[in-house]
Amino acid sequence: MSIAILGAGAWGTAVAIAAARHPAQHQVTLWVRDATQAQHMRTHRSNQRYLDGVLLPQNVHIVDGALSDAVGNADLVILGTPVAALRPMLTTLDKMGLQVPVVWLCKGIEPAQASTAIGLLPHEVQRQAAPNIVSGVLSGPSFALEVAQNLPTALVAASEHQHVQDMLIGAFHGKHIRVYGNNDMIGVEVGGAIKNVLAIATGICDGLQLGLNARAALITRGLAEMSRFGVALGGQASTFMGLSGVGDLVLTATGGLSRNRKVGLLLAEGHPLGDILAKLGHVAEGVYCARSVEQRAQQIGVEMPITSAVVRLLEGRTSAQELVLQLLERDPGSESLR
Ligand SMILES: NC(=O)c1ccc[n+]([C@@H]2O[C@H](COP(=O)([O-])OP(=O)(O)OC[C@H]3O[C@@H](n4cnc5c(N)ncnc54)[C@H](O)[C@@H]3O)[C@@H](O)[C@H]2O)c1
Ligand SMILES: O=P(O)(O)OC[C@H](O)CO
Repeated sequence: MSIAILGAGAWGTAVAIAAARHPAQHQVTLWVRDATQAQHMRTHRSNQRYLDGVLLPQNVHIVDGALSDAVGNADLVILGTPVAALRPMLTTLDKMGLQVPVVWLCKGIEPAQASTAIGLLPHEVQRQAAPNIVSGVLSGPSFALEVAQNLPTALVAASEHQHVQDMLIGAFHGKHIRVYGNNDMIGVEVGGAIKNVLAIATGICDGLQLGLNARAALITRGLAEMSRFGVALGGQASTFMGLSGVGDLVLTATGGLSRNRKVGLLLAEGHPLGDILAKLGHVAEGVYCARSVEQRAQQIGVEMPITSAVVRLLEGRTSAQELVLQLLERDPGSESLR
């Protein structure tokens, strides 16, 4: 298979490495936005900026410049950029009349645009911006560094089209990576977005040293919150019990490699959000989608107390300590998901 991956951040690069190492020896083109970074990657066969020390296989072809040069011969196009770049990338690909499937890796919700008024899930952005494109999403618990290091990982390939699921399985399923198919794009995308917000919350909880009981409670109630929201949007309840739901939530909320968790830990230490983001060096999608999630939840009448608390903290309307009190002082309620 010939696979074009557009965007060479940590995850786009790791996914390119995984595709290139696959026994089927796919031809992989990795599009790098920055020409200087692209030149460095060609010369040193490594992405010093994001995955320093991991070598790029020889069958990863690095390109910069026009997107059309990268996708020209591809059987499958994978978007490795953050949510913020999804709409412009899809619009460009649609205008090119692209005939092959496009799959995204981003986990978040697009902030409300002038034209939408409400934050959209990635597949909703695609329907608006690139209605002719056949699409899918690759998600699940997966730190880029571990995938690049060939450590065992399980992913979810979600699409309404069986042949897109099959292409993703053919591209990545192998000795190191298991890929499970799923037709619930809503559920998979909701899980990927909400777990980032919940990982910020868990980072705050751990940063304040509230203990393991509190962390378990937060993750469990966060999962209930994710499920309520996702089911109300049309996702399947079972998806939230799977890899892109509870799986990715547990990884991101507890794993030391998570950028979203790190944001929460540093907020708990009292660092200003601007300083944290300036030093992070990577995107932490939970910071950018928390408000959109809250707005959308309010619109559909779903209560999301943990998300709302994170939004108040990110917007400087509460402190980490007050946030904990606000959550603990809520009225008692039933444990059922609804
Ligand atoms: N890093 C991980 O372990 C991981 C794993 C799974 C999913 N994801 C998701 O993948 C997405 C990308 O994450 P990442 O870790 O690679 O981020 P990153 O911060 O490491 O890199 C982001 C890359 O996107 C590029 N970019 C930003 N805006 C762009 C634009 N408008 N056009 C083209 N390129 C643009 C940046 O130059 C950078 O190379 C996020 O949505 C993230 O949640 C990340
Ligand atoms: O580092 P994070 O918090 O963006 O999480 C990375 C991946 O999404 C984990 O699956």
